[in-house]
Amino acid sequence: MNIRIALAGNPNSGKTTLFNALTGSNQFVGNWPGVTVEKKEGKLKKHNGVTITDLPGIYSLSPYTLEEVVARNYLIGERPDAILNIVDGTNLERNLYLTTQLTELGIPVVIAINMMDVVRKNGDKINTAELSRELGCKVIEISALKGTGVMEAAEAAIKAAEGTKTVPMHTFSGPVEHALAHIEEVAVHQMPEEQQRWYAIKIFERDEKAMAQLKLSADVQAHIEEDIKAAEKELDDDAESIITNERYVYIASLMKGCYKKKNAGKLTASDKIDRVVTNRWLALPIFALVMCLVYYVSVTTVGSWATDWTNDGLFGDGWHLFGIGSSAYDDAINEYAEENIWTPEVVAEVSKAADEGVIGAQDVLDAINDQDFGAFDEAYGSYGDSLAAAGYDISEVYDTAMESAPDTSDYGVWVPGIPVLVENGLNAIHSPDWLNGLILDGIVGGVGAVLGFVPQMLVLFIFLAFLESCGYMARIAFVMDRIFRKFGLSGKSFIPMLIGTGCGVPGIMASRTIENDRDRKMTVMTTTFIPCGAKLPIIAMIATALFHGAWWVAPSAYFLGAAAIVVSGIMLKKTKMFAGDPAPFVMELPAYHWPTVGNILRSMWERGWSFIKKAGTIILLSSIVMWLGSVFGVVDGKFVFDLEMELDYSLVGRLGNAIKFIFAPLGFDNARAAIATVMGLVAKEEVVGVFGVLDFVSMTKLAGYCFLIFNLLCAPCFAAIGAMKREMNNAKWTWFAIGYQCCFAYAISLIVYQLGCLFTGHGNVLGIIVAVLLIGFICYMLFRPYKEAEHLSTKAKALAQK
Ligand SMILES: Nc1nc2c(ncn2[C@@H]2O[C@H](COP(=O)(O)OP(=O)(O)OP(=O)(O)O)[C@@H](O)[C@H]2O)c(=O)[nH]1
Ligand SMILES: [Mg+2]
Repeated sequence: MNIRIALAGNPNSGKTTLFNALTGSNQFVGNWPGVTVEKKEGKLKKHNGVTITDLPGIYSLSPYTLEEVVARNYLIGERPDAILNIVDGTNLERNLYLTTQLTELGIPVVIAINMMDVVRKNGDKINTAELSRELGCKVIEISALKGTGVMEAAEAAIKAAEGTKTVPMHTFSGPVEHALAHIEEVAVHQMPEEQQRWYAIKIFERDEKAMAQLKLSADVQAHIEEDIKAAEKELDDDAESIITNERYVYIASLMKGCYKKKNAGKLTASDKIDRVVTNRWLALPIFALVMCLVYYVSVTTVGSWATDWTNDGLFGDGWHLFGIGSSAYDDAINEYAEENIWTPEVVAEVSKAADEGVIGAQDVLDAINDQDFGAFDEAYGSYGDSLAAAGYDISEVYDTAMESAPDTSDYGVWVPGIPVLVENGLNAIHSPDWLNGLILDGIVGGVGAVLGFVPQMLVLFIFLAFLESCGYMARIAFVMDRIFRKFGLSGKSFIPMLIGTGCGVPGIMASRTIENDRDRKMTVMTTTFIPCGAKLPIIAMIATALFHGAWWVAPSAYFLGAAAIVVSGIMLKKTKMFAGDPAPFVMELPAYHWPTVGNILRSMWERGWSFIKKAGTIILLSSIVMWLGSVFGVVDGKFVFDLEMELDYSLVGRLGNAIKFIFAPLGFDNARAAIATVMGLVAKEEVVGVFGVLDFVSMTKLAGYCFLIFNLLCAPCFAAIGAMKREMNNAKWTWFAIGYQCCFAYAISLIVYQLGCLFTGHGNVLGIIVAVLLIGFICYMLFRPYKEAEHLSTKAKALAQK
């Protein structure tokens, strides 16, 4: 037995939620139309040989966009054994439009009325028995989210698949039926009987795809055209509208008999919330506030506590079990440092270095002034070398003092971190030095640096899952559409960007819902400007290492990405390649839903897990390559292996030094940053992985921020580039997109760095000239008129005058 059941229904009716419930999968669910853009297959739980297919949502069987074509082609081309039609019970009337079409396909149909939990809560009543009788197929009430009735629905579909085909109960008006009968006879009588009616209706509507598929002879076509014309004349409308209207009239009559609304005409809670969050003036500030909060919490507060623990504890020296003893130890070590490390001489040295502007000296001094040994130790770790190089070497005092410093294990149960455990293990088996280096510095260092940021990502993903599934993100697309439209852009371009906040690959794929080819290409090109989950570690690293975890760094990265999309959109739209009216954007606002905790956690885990998997594969591999590159090198013309290799001699360092000139105008002309940027193409997390392996580098705040800007905006990782290539389906366009992204990133970083230098008094004349020229060029691109749009509006005027 092998039964194929397809889930078909309007966008956002809950197909994927049901699919996940039935198959135990973890497909992405979001509260806006157009989440699923590909068909997905799964096996029905507890049943052998039953395959369930989740399809993109469709409003009708006349598709406009790519993902709708996927659904139609599956239903018509592959003819599943049964269709489980998911109908949104809170939106019955519109959803039934598709139902009337599905029942005509000659495939067994079972209707699952979803969101019954909401329907019941609203106090509305659906008469399923009557509906079932009228439509000629079984109707079952379910709640995919709560899991009620889902198995019954699947079992009903299985039973229907084994039984007879659904016969459409609806008949069109006399003239249409007359024409249909003729068409069936002359054009489709060779088809299986159950399919004839659907094809006849499609031919009547003059559906090009169906006509092309049937390859009708000119003779037959002329005959059919006569029939259609006769019906059109009699009903005084064009054929397609006749069919549409009659369907709606039929559905209205169905609704009268089957549906009772309790609070007709009253404002629902959703409407009330929307009055505020989509308000003309408040919408954007509210969105900005929400995103600030999301990034602030995930990068700066909760996220950074969790990340500190993973970075310093789990992938660091270790931690006190349950935190017991931590504060006693802190007091003891601070007191000890006060007496033994921060001696008046050391403080004087560091102060002098800080006055002289030695990189990092101020950070070390701040930690001393705060009497915070933890911060001091970290700052010293990062900048000790930079201080020593400038002639302020405090390592002797530090090293001697640390020999008899208080021991963490005296203050509580000390759990050693993974590197410590691994090191002990390696020492116990007397492993050779090179293996120690490979495992500790290469693998644990590189992979650990990336894994350390997973908690932060998880916190971000919880927020995203909530915003997506409650319905707020759909509002943002709606609000953005209002603004974008002024610039000739479509709000639909914004949905991929919202999804891209999790990962760029599904974000790019989400562009399929845009029907206009030019707009779709433009969206594919710009979606990855938004910082994805993998860029979060870069943001967090720069924010903590260079800005003391300032609250604004992370939100600024997000808004920078959003601004890059808007600016690029406007600039590109004014070129010949992308000119033209924006794709229409008609999206009904989905009702707000309280997502279940389980769903949010599942979505968080699904996304988080893919990062952990990446850490175990791509990141692991590239960490090993990076380590090899850093221990092999060329010294005095000879190829050597040395665990203590100086970076400048190593292969990585030499490569970095060879290409760093490219980044000099952006402020980060050092080998590590250059290498990190290149490795970012493999996976964006690798940027922090490289610093994990090669140790953090001293950069000024300005250079660090420009490094961040460049890495956020330049070409995405290979996975996302692959997705771009698939969606563009054209190598030339893909290269153009990559080129554009890199040039744009370069220009923006250069402008910020050069102007930043000007304001801090280190300006360089050539750099400033280039920056000003670039600004001029961007402004010109932004403010020059839309050629095509003007042309169109004159046409519109001419029409109006007529
Ligand atoms: N209250 C309630 N919400 C539901 C139910 N089923 C689904 N939802 C919510 O409805 C929204 C849409 O669910 P999806 O499963 O993504 O819908 P879909 O039909 O796959 O949508 P597309 O892929 O865009 O066509 C999500 O926010 C779900 O949590 C239900 O039975 N009750
Ligand atoms: Mg879906």
